[in-house]
Amino acid sequence: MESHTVQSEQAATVESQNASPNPKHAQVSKEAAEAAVPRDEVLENFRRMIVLGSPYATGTLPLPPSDFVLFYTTEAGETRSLDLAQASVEQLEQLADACAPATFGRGQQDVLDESYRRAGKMDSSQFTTRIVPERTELLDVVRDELLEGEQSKRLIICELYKLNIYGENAFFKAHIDTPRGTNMFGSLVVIFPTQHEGGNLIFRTDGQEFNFDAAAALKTVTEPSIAYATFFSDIEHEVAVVTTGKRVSLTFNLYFGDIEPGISVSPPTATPASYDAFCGAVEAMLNNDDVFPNGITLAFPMRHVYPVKLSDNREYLSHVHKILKGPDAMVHSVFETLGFQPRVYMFYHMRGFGGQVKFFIRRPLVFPPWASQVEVSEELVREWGGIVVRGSGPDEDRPLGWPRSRPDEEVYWVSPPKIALEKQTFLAYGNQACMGYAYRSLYIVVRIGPAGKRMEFKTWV
Ligand SMILES: O=C(O)CCC(=O)C(=O)O
Ligand SMILES: [Fe+2]
Repeated sequence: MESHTVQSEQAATVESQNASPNPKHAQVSKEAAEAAVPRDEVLENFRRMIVLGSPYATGTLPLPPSDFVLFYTTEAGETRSLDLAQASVEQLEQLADACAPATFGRGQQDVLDESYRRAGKMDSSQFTTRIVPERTELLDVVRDELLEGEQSKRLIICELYKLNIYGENAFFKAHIDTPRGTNMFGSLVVIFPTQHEGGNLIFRTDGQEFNFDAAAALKTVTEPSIAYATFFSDIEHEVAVVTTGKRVSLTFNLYFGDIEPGISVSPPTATPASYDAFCGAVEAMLNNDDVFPNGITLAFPMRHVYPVKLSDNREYLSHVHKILKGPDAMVHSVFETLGFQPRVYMFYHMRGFGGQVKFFIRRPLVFPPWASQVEVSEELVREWGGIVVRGSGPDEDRPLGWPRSRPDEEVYWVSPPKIALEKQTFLAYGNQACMGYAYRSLYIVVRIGPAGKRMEFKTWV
């Protein structure tokens, strides 16, 4: 078998595919040309409907006085306590002294780099708090404001992770939270009302920024309260510089508790409004014989990234449909409800040995440690249930070992494929290295049959 260089799941060049500039595709594009106007309209319509709901929720919440009491042990084995609703400067100094400098994950390694993260941290084994999100309204916030539709009724496991303390000039630059399991979907941060200024939590999605000034929010409340932020862990966030005082926070990891094999989960659905609109648009497309008269394979780049276990395993992506978030859940759910077979795939664009090939598969290509190349063939891709995508290159522009055994499939990107996660440098930074799990950019692919026989094509064969 020939080996080739794989350009990972990158896809920037794939955009040109829809334009089909190659004259060899002329005969293929004849019907495409006929249906060109409605097709573009349909895809544009879909694009407009697949919007990111708010991937974070923030606010303040009053809690009983005892919930502000923190017990912790020092390195010398001494046990101390303080009331974080009225902590003195000295008490906060002592707490900071009992913390270790916070490291963070760069790739699969934990590093200390104070130009990226300057804060103190304490592991959950070293302190106790009475705050149990399941016993407060915090979990309702996660359910009602972060999750949508059916998802909000699912079993959620909330795991206390760390205590962080930020003194003057401390911060944590832009990062995403490292997945600690294939079922982890979110993070919850609780900020105590200790005297401090700055340390805003800043979220960025889709080029938009949201700035949560927890310190200011806490000053507006009369009862002892905490500030909170809950968000999908793959959303970029940072803690801005603390200008005065000490900011103390707790972090929790949020998992779906029901994705283990054997537990049946109703597929996630989205908010009725966006769901109904998108469902209506898909139905209109199916009922219009002039749109995609010969059927179509649609690829939806997902708006979120998802945790996978780093192994070459046939079950590699089988959990993902159970942890889809927001708009991704909506796309999957609408097609599934209508009787189609949406499937989650990875996408590869491989170049090398005289050509290039693009394909979807449901398991990762594993690079042998001794080479930057990987062995894969068309046969293997098909055996794994993959889809070889019609490329932008001519027929001859095909890598060795990739004879065309059957026609490649024309795939339409509903929106441009995402730039590979691995290429976005800030995303290489997690809040702590975690061996074995990583986020991946993934795609929902669905095959739609020709007019009159829309349900005929199965995505998974
Ligand atoms: O302390 C905070 O507000 C959040 C810190 C954070 O983002 C993290 O620990 O991953
Ligand atoms: Fe974080």
